[in-house]
Amino acid sequence: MPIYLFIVMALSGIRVIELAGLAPVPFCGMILSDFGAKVIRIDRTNTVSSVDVQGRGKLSAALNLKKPEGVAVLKNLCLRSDVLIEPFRKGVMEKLGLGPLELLNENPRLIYARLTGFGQSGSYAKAAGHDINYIAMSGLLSMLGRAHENPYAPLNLLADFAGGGLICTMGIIMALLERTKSGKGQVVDTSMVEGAAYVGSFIWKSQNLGLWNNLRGENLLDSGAPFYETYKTSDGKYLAVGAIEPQFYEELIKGLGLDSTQLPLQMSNSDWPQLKKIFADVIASKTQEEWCKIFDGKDACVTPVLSLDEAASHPHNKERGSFIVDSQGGISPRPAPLLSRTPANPSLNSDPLIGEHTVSILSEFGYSQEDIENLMLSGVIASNKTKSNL
Ligand SMILES: CCCCCCCCCCCC[C@H](C)C(=O)SCCNC(=O)CCNC(=O)[C@H](O)C(C)(C)COP(=O)(O)OP(=O)(O)OC[C@H]1O[C@@H](n2cnc3c(N)ncnc32)[C@H](O)[C@@H]1OP(=O)(O)O
Repeated sequence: MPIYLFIVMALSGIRVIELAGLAPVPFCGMILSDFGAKVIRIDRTNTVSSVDVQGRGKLSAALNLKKPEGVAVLKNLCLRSDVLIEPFRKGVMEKLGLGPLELLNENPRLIYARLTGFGQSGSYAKAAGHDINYIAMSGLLSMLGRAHENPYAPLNLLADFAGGGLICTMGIIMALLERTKSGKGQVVDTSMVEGAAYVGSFIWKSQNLGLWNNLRGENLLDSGAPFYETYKTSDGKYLAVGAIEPQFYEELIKGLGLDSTQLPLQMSNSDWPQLKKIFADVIASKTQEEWCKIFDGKDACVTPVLSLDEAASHPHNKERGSFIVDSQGGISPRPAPLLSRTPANPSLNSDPLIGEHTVSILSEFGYSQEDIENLMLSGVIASNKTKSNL
């Protein structure tokens, strides 16, 4: 007799409807899926391939929301789901008749999560934008960048993912937890401007510590300080140095073969450019590997700057299994954090094709074969079986 293993994860039993969007909402859905939720991504019927590279573990149903029957299908799915995540500009869902008033009225337990750049109110609420605009509006972008250069956006990590996808996930989890007491759902209004700002709370709350008294790029943590910087090694790679505390700084100086009595004081701000030059010249004299041999096992807060491939194969990360390899050979980070009893068990299968599960999902929600065929014929839904036929 076959043995079926059912792995219980933290979010097992939670059903999520994710309306397909760009980067932040897919990340939110992927986290929920990694930790056990059943995530159904609603794709458009007129698109062939998905730009969602974070579709891990999700199912896809292709539904035309411009048709009233499509809206009715979505309402039906939401009736028996726990969470809806929507990525559209303010007002789009209401225009479709799928606003929170309608959906929460029909399913008062629904967590209705909205993830936008500027939030659901305020004069920018309907404005188009991307990560760089949101971090600009959060105040944080003004702090990022090297001295005498323009502000620099650190990829689209801060607003899309930290302040957006992750904060929205946190809101959903909190709402699910609260629902166990009240029995009621609620609306989660995630603004990426606010989410990014919140992630940056330390920056606001450390204003009186003297950490940010200088211009951008001339402070302790913004590439001003020589002991919190990256340096090029002789083989064209880089080292990251983060030796802030005096005891770690002393280890750094020793490892570099320097004598601290011959150097300016660590916290002498005006000497930082000179000290940086000294460190840069010394570090440029050896390869990254040679420096790693010197600093590994020392409390000097020195690490190699690894490429994505190198990160996955670094012994420490390998020991922890920090990266996973999917069935296509793709490498990606293992879901974090690690839960001791019910860890995430991410799918290793390839991401869903658009409409790959339309038929099975509709059947599961009680639609007959005939209903499904009619919806298909009238262009309300679309199905893609390419993968299963391969
Ligand atoms: C050459 C290009 C290649 C592209 C490759 C892509 C590579 C990925 C790159 C990722 C880059 C990520 C960047 C850096 C980011 O920052 S992503 C974050 C973007 N911002 C947000 O997500 C904030 C919230 N969303 C928004 O503000 C807006 O959705 C947006 C991003 C500005 C896009 O605006 P816009 O395209 O006008 O869309 P919206 O106003 O939201 O309206 C969506 C329309 O689509 C419709 N729709 C939706 N689903 C369906 C469906 N299943 N069936 C039929 N229709 C559907 C909606 O009804 C709505 O229609 P309508 O109201 O416009 O008539």
